[in-house]
Parts: sequence; structure tokens; C-alpha cells
Amino acid sequence: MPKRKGRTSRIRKRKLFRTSEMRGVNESYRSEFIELKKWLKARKFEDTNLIPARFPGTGRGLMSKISLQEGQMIISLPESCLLTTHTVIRSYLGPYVTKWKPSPSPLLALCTFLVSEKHAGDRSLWKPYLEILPKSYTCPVCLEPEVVDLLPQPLKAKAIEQRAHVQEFFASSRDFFCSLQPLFVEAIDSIFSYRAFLWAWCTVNTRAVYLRPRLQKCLSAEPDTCALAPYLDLLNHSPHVQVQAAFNEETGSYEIRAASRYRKHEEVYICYGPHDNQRLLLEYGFVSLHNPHACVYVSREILLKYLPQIDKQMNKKISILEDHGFMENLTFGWDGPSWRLLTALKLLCLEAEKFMCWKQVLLGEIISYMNERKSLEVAQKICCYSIEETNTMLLKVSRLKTEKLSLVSQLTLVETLWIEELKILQASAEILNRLQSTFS
Ligand SMILES: C[S@@+](CC[C@H](N)C(=O)[O-])C[C@H]1O[C@@H](n2cnc3c(N)ncnc32)[C@H](O)[C@@H]1O
Repeated sequence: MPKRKGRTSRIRKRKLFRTSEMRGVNESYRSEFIELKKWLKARKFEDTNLIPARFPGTGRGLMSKISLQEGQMIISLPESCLLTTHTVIRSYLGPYVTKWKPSPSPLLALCTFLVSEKHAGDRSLWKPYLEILPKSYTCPVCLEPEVVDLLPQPLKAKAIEQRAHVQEFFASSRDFFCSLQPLFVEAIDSIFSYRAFLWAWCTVNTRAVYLRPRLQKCLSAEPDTCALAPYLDLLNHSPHVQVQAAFNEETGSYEIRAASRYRKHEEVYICYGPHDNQRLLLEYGFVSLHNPHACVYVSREILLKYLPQIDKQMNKKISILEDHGFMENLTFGWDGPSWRLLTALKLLCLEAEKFMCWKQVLLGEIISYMNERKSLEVAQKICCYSIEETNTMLLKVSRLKTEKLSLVSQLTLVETLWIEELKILQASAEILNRLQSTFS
């Protein structure tokens, strides 16, 4: 007869299931990591705490080899392992960077070095690092236009902007690339192609760590704050962790300390910043599940959609909101409509005879029972409409997934973003329901 299990046993079992579900598969035996470790060791770095592993939720990352205590050093990477603009200037590219006018930007210097070293292949001193870099990226700038078209509106606009920016950056750097021809046997256009440049740009954008701004006379005045940190850049992001990360001038190393505890064989994360999912996708090409900073943006058009058609003060109300910066960043989050969204709605729903109270509304004061009720009602309508729109988009994405098999992974990423947004809207709708019931 099976033994009856108690509560403690059930909790233990659930925990075990959860940890085994999240457990990574050790990848330190792979040749690229063995080579990378040798390369790091030659540069005075030996890792005792972490091992490369593949995790079900986040893909490739780093796993703790031992349990790590709060405040303990997770990783300390010596300066000799960092790829910075110093590295570029000291290299064979240095004389070309130094003499080029107008001076190249720090970002251009790093991208040029990456493309050139990648081209060098076996001859590159950075080969073990280059070998572990992703071959392709999933930032919107790398997505097919028909996939970008399915992104939520504010992200879509930023994605189009990002693409234009990178294309312009490449076009304006071509003369500089041409000046490097003496260094190569092959035609410079075949080495510094848009594809190679885009790969380098995404490498820096998604993987660089922040260093205190340095001034290099031969580079343009843009902040020189990026460094590529081999191995350390295998750490994935979690919005739930806190770490202390900075370059330590005394030890001459880039150091990361844990601000919470890690059990043995757990994935070790850092936090890239308190970013919402649209920003994570734009900057890093992924979406974080259950992200507490995730939100759904409400456009101006939807904000105004459910307001009374006849309101003589509407234009005035809108310009007040614009003047006070209340027409942007209006969102739904896990805890319902944001304070900014509700405030904007309260002002837009203000009764004609209460219009003179607009300043109090912006300061968060309650004007009337009627105003509170009306603004919640409109918030709920916006929320329901957004749920419908999100479901429509999910249907479109799912249809395209069956039609365009080559786009499945890009579409799955976009689908994940919409699913997370749907969950947020559903949570918001429930909260609004509860709030509204207090008024009935
Ligand atoms: C600094 S790298 C981290 C290591 C990376 N996973 C790798 O295999 O090289 C940053 C990239 O890792 C991925 N990433 C980081 N955190 C993630 C997460 N929580 N979920 C999914 N992908 C993540 C994204 O592709 C991001 O651009």
C-alpha cells in the first residue's frame, strides 16, 4: 500500500521537481569551452565558482559549481581578458584608427576589431572567445520585416528606428573600412559586409559590460564605456536578482558579487537592469517570463477611444496632459493600470464643472466619486479592447508560424512577448473589476 505523504514531503518533492526542471546540463566538456578556459588561464583567470551549462528556460548560461553566499565573489575577470577600445588601439588597427578623421567612435572601433578578428579565423589571438560568440542574434534589427510588423506598436517603431540607425552607421563607416584595405588581401567590401557589421554591432550591444567612461584622444567624444568580457558574458539576465558589478581599479579586474544566495548547480544570473520586456527584446533579443517590470503600453489612439465624443474641453485636457508629459508611458502592469494611466484618465474624464481642478488631479487628489468611477470604467474598456487586440495578434502570429516555417523561431519570440502582455492585461482586468465593484 502506498504510504500517505505529509505536507513536508509534498513541498520537498515540489521543490525537487522545480529544481530538476530548471537544472542545466553541464557543457564544460565541449571543446570550445575547454579552449576558452585555456585562453583565460593564460591571461591569469581561473574560474572556481561557475561552469557553462544549457538551461531549459534561458539557453546557454553559467551554473554554480558550489553554493554561493550573499556578498561572495561570483567572478573576477582580469583586465587582460577584457576587449576594450584600448585593445583595438594597441592592435594592428591602432594606426588606422588614430589617423582617421573624423575620429571613429568607440563603438566603431570595437565593431571593426570584431569583424577583422572574426575574418582572421585561426590567426586571431581572440579565436577562443570568438568561437563561443553566437553566430546570429534575435534583436529586432536582425528580424525579418514581416516579423517586425507583428511587434506591439511602440516596439515596432523603435525596431524600425534601430534598423535605420545601424544601416546609417554602417553606410557612414564605409570610407573608414576602405582605409583598412592595406591590411587585407581580400576586397574590403567582402570582409566588412553589412552582415558582418551587424553581427559585430549586436555582439557589442547584447554582451558588453559597462566601464567608467575613459577618454581616448584618437576616438570621437561619444562615451567610451563598453567592454567585452569573455566568459563573464555568458551570464544570463534575471529581473529577480541583484548583483554588484563593476571594474575594481585596485584589483584591476571586473568583479561581480552575489547579492543573494545560490545553491550548488543553480543557474547564476545577473540583472541587466529593471527593463520591461519590450526593452529586453529591443536591446538583447529576448523576453523574460514573469518579469515584474513588464508592462503593456497604451497608445494615444486607444487612450482616447472610449472617452465621450462630445467634450468641449477635450483639446484643452489633451494639451495639459502633453505639457505635463502625461501622454507617454501610460501602461498596464501586473498590478493594474499604472498611476500615470489612471491620472491621465481622471483628467480626461473630468466633469465640465470640475475642470478648474485639473492641477489637483495631476497631483493625485480625488476630485469626485463620479470621476473615480468613470476613469476606472474607461480603464476597463481600454483593457478589454487591448485583450481582444492581443488575441488577434496572437492568432496572426500563430497562422504565420504554420505558413512560414523558416520564421518559426523569430515568430515564437514575438509570440512569447504577446503571451506575456496578455497575462498582464488579464491580471489588470481582474484588478479593475475588483476596484470597480467598490463603486457599485
Ligand atoms: C550576455 S549574453 C548571456 C549569455 C548568452 N545566453 C550566450 O549563450 O551567449 C546575453 C544574451 O543572452 C540571452 N539571454 C540573457 N538572459 C536571458 C533570459 N533570461 N532568457 C533568455 N535569454 C536570455 C539573450 O540572447 C541575450 O542577448
